Amino acid sequence: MTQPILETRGLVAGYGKKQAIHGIDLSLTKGETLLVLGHNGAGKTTLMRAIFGLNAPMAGTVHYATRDITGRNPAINVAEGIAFVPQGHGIFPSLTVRDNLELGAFVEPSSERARKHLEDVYDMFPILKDRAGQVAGTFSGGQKQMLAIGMALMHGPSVLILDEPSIGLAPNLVGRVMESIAEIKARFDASIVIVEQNIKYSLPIADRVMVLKTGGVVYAGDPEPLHDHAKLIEFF
Ligand SMILES: Nc1ncnc2c1ncn2[C@@H]1O[C@H](COP(=O)(O)OP(=O)(O)OP(=O)(O)O)[C@@H](O)[C@H]1O
Repeated sequence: MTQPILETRGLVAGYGKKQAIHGIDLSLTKGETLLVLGHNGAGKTTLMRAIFGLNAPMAGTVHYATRDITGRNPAINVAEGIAFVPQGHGIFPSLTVRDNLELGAFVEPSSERARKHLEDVYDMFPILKDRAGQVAGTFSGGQKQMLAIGMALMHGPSVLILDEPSIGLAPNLVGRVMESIAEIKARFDASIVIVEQNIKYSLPIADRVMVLKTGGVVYAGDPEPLHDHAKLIEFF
């Protein structure tokens, strides 16, 4: 079996003494898009934050490739190829689009690597190139989401974690953002974890799905069974 690029075993995390996730096993294979579904409060964000090192796990482990990265500083995770796009973008609204993207690179923006990634991001989201000098705070919700994803790609991540990229977007933009995510795998050779509540738009781009309910896993497997409405109701 292929070694997972990202794996959690028995991961427990929460706030104060309260557990929000109760021993989660997650596995992401290289080149895969894993969709994490669940209602508000199911523990999706807590799981992603615990993987990325923003919430210290109470128990369990996180492995990236073969290395134990449990509770590791997020800055080191970014430097070593894990990118996290939080809910609500995390962009710098008073800076221009180009400045935001260059900050995402974490390295000298004029380096060859950063320039190559900038070109790739511009190819994928031409609007960011067209509006490179515009202040990011003036962007629409969909454009801000594209910029946030673009920033995360500037470091050439191996694993990209996206927390509810469709939140607050008009349906036509949700489709566009999902198409972009599907394209990232091919262009950037990244493995992707996407947290979503928008099942209709996210299911088609998923290779595998995990459904969380009150901090535990109620389904892990192929997306196909979830196209059945009755199955979905069972899990939600
Ligand atoms: N900062 C916090 N302090 C205390 N409890 C929190 C905090 N953030 C989340 N929780 C609680 O932890 C549980 C899991 O929340 P979490 O945000 O991980 O769920 P979620 O599935 O990501 O929901 P959403 O889709 O609304 O983001 C919930 O009971 C929530 O109330």
